[in-house]
Amino acid sequence: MENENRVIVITGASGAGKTSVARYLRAKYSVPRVITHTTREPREGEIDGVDYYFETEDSWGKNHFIEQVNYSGYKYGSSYEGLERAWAKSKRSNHPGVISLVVDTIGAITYKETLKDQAIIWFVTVSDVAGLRNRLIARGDNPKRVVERTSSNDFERDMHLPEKLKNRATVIINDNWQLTQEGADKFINKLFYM
Ligand SMILES: Nc1ncnc2c1ncn2[C@@H]1O[C@H](COP(=O)(O)OP(=O)(O)OP(=O)(O)O)[C@@H](O)[C@H]1O
Ligand SMILES: Nc1nc2c(ncn2[C@@H]2O[C@H](COP(=O)(O)O)[C@@H](O)[C@H]2O)c(=O)[nH]1
Repeated sequence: MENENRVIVITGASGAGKTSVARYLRAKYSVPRVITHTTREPREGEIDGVDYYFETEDSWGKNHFIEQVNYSGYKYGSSYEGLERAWAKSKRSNHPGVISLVVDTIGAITYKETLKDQAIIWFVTVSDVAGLRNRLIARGDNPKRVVERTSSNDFERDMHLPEKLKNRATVIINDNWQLTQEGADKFINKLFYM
């Protein structure tokens, strides 16, 4: 990876709005997102190769992972292949050299430690967990699974900015989508134009 390249690592709890922020960056600033891999089943409307690379236990090992975690009983990981594809898209965009990646906080710490200053960390959170649960149910997630997931240790861990990311992460409190977009605009403008 060339030194001027940057990865915006968007992290936080499930349902906090990480993917929404990544989609916003792609739509408004043509920042491509790294597609990561998982062994979980696709949710309704999710497409292989767009939302995730959906893997089986057998196909999982064919990828070359930079990092991988177990989350809520499934494997998730970001691969060198996925990053290369995002870099290739980035080269054709208005702002070459900037890509985004959505991971849990364990993945974000790995990126911080591996890529050093090339990793720009955005921690997305909300003030109200009940509201977050409602968002997940409105997204179409199974209500029983939403309760299980938002009661899990993984979720509880990702609701708080980890010690290792303090002084390094930009915190986005995604209670209001309009304000979140304005915050993202501010950080992106700093990155692109200053
Ligand atoms: N500020 C907001 N106000 C209302 N709804 C929101 C807001 N931000 C995101 N949402 C909605 O909340 C749901 C969860 O958001 P999103 O999928 O971006 O979260 P996530 O952190 O990527 O979750 P996961 O890690 O589980 O994939 C989506 O349906 C999204 O449209
Ligand atoms: N460390 C990594 N975490 C990842 C990766 N891809 C996704 N995720 C995170 O997993 C949870 C659950 O995602 P969901 O889509 O099933 O709700 C969430 O926090 C994702 O950000 C990855 O490659 N590495």
